[in-house]
Amino acid sequence: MAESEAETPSTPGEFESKYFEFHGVRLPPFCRGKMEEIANFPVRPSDVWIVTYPKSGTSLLQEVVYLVSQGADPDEIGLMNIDEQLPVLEYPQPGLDIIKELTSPRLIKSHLPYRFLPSDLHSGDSKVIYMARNPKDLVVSYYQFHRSLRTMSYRGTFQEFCRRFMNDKLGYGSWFEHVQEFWEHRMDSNVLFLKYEDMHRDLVAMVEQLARFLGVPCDKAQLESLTEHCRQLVDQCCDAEALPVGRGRVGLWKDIFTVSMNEKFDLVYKQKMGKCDLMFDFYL
Ligand SMILES: Nc1ncnc2c1ncn2[C@@H]1O[C@H](COP(=O)(O)O)[C@@H](OP(=O)(O)O)[C@H]1O
Ligand SMILES: CCc1ccc(OS(=O)(=O)O)cc1
Repeated sequence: MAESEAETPSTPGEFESKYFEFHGVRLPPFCRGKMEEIANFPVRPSDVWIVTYPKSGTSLLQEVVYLVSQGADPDEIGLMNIDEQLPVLEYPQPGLDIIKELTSPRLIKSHLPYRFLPSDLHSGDSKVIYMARNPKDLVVSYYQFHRSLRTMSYRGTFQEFCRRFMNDKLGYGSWFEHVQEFWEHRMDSNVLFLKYEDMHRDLVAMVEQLARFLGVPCDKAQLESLTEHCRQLVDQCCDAEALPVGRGRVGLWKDIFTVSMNEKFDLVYKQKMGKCDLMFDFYL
């Protein structure tokens, strides 16, 4: 994670001032001044882009994509810090100039909404894998992230954070718009739309989809072996003995949301997603 500012406790006003608005979308400070360069960023046909709204299981997806595309050993992947291997387009480090020079095939990550991504991606010049996560687990995860982030040192309650989420007032803008915009592009030949919960529900189908999308030939035995390796990656997080509750599991929001918060959330969800046929598993 990019840590470009000094530690400052965040009152609501201070928290607001950390973001800036770009075409009506609230973006983190490290995106400032580079959105035009990002729009013009040269994309290669061999690139694979991983795009998510934050806290959608990006690191896990990276690991799985890395394993499927490179055939790497899951134990090795578990040992290396995959976040250090894959650059994030908009982060200050390593920065656009370095990413431009990376050797092919590049794996690049971004949390930016579809319309702010390099325009070459809109013309189908390279593969884009998007993953969405159910927003109730996501907002809990994003809250915990803000509480632990030195640059944000967020001090508000979960209730207040959840309200910001419902009002589209968090970094990277509206989750509702982010997922719906990608959902509209799910049939584009260069886009694969995945859901986090499917990694837990039907990993073999997801690995098969990924292998096909990435052009990795695999027979039934290879698919089984790949899936087994990917399962190890999924389990590495969710079954970590050191953690009090299984992180990353589907449905953890139920322990955090109050009944009234859940009712309010469902109303907002219906208002903002009502016309969209994208469905999520909120429990498994
Ligand atoms: N193998 C894995 N490695 C890292 N994160 C994983 C993971 N499996 C599940 N996750 C979950 O993915 C979420 C983080 O998403 P991102 O990588 O986009 O920041 C976390 O959710 P929780 O905070 O609900 O536990 C984390 O637990
Ligand atoms: C709060 C702003 C922010 C910063 C960085 C993020 O990315 S990641 O989740 O660490 O990959 C997301 C949000």
